[in-house]
Amino acid sequence: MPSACQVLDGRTLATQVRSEVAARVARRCAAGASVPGLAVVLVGEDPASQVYVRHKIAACEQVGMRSLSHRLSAGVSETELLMLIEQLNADPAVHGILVQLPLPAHIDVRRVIGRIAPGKDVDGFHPENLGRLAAGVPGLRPCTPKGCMRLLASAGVDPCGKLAVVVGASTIVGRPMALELLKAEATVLVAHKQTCDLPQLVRQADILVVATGVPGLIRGDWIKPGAVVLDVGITRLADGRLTGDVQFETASARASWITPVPGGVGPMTIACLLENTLEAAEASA
Ligand SMILES: NC(=O)C1=CN([C@@H]2O[C@H](COP(=O)(O)OP(=O)(O)OC[C@H]3O[C@@H](n4cnc5c(N)ncnc54)[C@H](OP(=O)(O)O)[C@@H]3O)[C@@H](O)[C@H]2O)C=CC1
Ligand SMILES: Nc1nc(=O)c2c([nH]1)NC[C@@H]1CN(c3ccc(C(=O)N[C@@H](CCC(=O)O)C(=O)O)cc3)C=[N+]21
Ligand SMILES: [Mg+2]
Repeated sequence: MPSACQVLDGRTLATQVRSEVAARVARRCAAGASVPGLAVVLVGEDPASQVYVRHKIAACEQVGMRSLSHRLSAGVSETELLMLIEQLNADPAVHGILVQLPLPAHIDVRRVIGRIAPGKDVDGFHPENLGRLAAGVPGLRPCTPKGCMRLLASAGVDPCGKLAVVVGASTIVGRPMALELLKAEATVLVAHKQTCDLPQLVRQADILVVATGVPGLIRGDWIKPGAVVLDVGITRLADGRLTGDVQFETASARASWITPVPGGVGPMTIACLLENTLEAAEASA
């Protein structure tokens, strides 16, 4: 890797964000306010989801917040899940609600997300919060795009006037990422499976964000020299290692900044979840 390319270290930045959150939580509690509480709902036994949920719970405890985990069997009915959401909506000790995705196929994800009180939707997936982001007004923001914007700021990269390409258009990452970049006055292109000539699009990007779940999709020789590359994708290989959507070695020969996998965007997602939970608590009382 030439000295021109710098690794954007998500672990270090996430540690900073978490210590800021911990200090704010301590101040809030010392002033007599309630301990911020995050309810994490996990349906089924998916091992990867179980690992993520454990990470989130540990992260909460580390910053002095309370976490309540609700584990439901894979066969739980949608009605039962909606009843749990209503119960958490009504619980004043719960400031944030996170329903781990994906959900089993018999459950309508949009109905479940739509039932979460928007003020407790710390994932920022509720249509009201996505609408606020689209309108550029304050609200709870999806954690991964928020973490990506923090990573850009930490590298001193201002998206204003730059050409940003977002590869992937999911409701949880790609779309809200495009909206964040648009709010920051980038010119934004969004690619997905039907996009013709992905390499040609990627070659123009000053800022490239990739969230497809296709390991190694983006070749290093597609990267514009000096581009800033954020790799959201995480795939576990057969040997247990994690890998991103960007071919890191060759991409880092051309990029000015690049996030590694692991240790890039992922830790920032969790840090922003904690920050959103604190913001939800502060807004509630
Ligand atoms: N680091 C983190 O904190 C997080 C990481 N992730 C990871 O990010 C990745 C994406 O997650 P998520 O957004 O939920 O995934 P989804 O499967 O919901 O969305 C993937 C998106 O990528 C597009 N896509 C898939 N294949 C291609 C291709 N060959 N060319 C162009 N576009 C393509 C899809 O297009 P179409 O719309 O046409 O189907 C879709 O828009 C996964 O690896 C996931 O594990 C996710 C969340 C947080
Ligand atoms: N309602 C909901 N909200 C989510 O935010 C959500 C979700 N469902 N479902 C799954 C995806 C995925 N996701 C990750 C978060 C952190 C890391 C993370 O911390 N990754 C570490 C590595 C972790 C490891 O070693 O396994 C890293 O990249 O360095 C990864 C992935 C959140 N998601
Ligand atoms: Mg999809």
